[in-house]
Amino acid sequence: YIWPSAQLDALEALRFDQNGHNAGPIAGFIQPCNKFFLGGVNSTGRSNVGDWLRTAYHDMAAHNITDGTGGLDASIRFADEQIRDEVGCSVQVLRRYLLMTRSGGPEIAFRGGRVDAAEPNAPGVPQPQQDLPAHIAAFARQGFTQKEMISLVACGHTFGGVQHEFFPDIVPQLNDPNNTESVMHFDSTFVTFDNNLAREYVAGTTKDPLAVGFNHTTNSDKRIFGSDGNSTMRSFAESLEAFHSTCASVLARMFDTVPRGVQLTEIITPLPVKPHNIQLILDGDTLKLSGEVRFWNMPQDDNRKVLLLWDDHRGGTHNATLGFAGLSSAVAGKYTAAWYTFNTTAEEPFEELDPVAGITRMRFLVDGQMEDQGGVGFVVQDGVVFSNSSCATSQNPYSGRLDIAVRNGFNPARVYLERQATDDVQRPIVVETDVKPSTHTANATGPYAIWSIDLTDANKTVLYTIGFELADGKTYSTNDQHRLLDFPLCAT
Ligand code: HEM
Repeated sequence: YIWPSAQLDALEALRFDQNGHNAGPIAGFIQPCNKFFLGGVNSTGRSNVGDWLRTAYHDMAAHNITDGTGGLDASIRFADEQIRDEVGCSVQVLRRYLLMTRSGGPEIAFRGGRVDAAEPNAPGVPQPQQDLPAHIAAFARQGFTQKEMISLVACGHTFGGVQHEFFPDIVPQLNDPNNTESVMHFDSTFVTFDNNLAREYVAGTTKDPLAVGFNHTTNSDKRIFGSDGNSTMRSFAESLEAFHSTCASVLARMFDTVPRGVQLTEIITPLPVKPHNIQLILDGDTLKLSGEVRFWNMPQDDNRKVLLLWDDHRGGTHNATLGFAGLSSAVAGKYTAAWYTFNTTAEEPFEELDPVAGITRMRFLVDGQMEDQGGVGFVVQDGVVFSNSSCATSQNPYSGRLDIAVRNGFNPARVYLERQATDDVQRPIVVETDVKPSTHTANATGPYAIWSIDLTDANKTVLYTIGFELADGKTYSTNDQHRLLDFPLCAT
């Protein structure tokens, strides 16, 4: 995709900015792969990675391919679904995408755009005591063939195992100080995305409690794996590559199984050059530009020269040398990215732009090579920006106004503040509050008019972004987040 896209930029960052500079919040939950944060400090035998994958499957398992209901929609967050043993244990965290590549697995194509359900789905999680025809029917309802069922179960059960606490009829109390959660693992490497489940199953050495458990009724893995004469399991045992590529494909389909009507995004791959956190703020008679740029698959090199070029509304071009800001990595260190900052020194943390000329697009020169998204450039909007004339009218209790600078001639149909919230069924929503042209006309600055909104103490710490709507009805959001508390007392 072409930068900027508010939705895809954010999803791309969540998926690919995993460790190091500007690391996102996800990887920390499942890293190292044996991390388990629901248990106590010394709890062993389980891991978040297994917990999460199983949760994703259970969330999806309600899907009905005929009527289009259910799917990966976070409906598993509702107590109703958890009570029905769709989870088996309490799940405190649900993320709708998983970074299993960290545990040695294949890279799974990632799409965004899932929509949180407003209510629980119909029950749909298969139980180990059900017979083979019931399992085939359940996977068919979810949209998977019998062969895909074998693959999905084998890919899922490469992680984790069965807990004594919830399945005492399958797993005895283990009394093992190295496995305090009493989990009988599906294979000998329960936090690694490998084909040992299949190898041990085919070799006859498996300890999978759903394959060789003493209770035949609950040996669902045995019935499922054997349902094609073991041919799928044999192919997995023979080739780690075949196992990984099959899992990448069926797991991607599992994650992409969504209720009818939900439109997923394109597959999101890392942008080779990606501006990050670009902010513009009007400060008196300068327009301050700050931000960073990430170069994917680029190691550190102290001799590299990175230049920011930007075009203005008058047809002029300007440039500034960027400073190295840090490295990040993703996919268990497979990829490295180098970050450069527009804020070259601590004393001079912004590029200062002439607000009349403004900015239209950026490009980057890396050791003489032009990076401009194939000629399109990196478009920056300076039509609606925060203004540093925002200020507090009182500091105890806090009240004041946020000023927004609207470029003359830009003529937005509507300007509003946006803040994130959740609705009464915990779905993330954006709350909009309209901003009007200011009566503080004294604040109007050169090429910009000031629009304002008064805020009270209760809202002083809320982080706001600006949204605006153009005459054609299209809406846009800015990156910059500001809160009233960040601004000084108003000059009297
Ligand atoms: C007929 C189908 C299936 C049956 C009957 C089944 C049954 C089970 C059972 C009884 C457990 C033990 C849960 C616990 O002790 O908390 C389990 C764990 C697990 N299952 Fe399945 N499963 C099936 C399919 C799948 C699929 C399709 C996936 C994912 C693709 C999956 C992923 C997992 C994972 C990752 C665990 C380990 C959870 C952990 O360690 O926290 N299962 N399964």
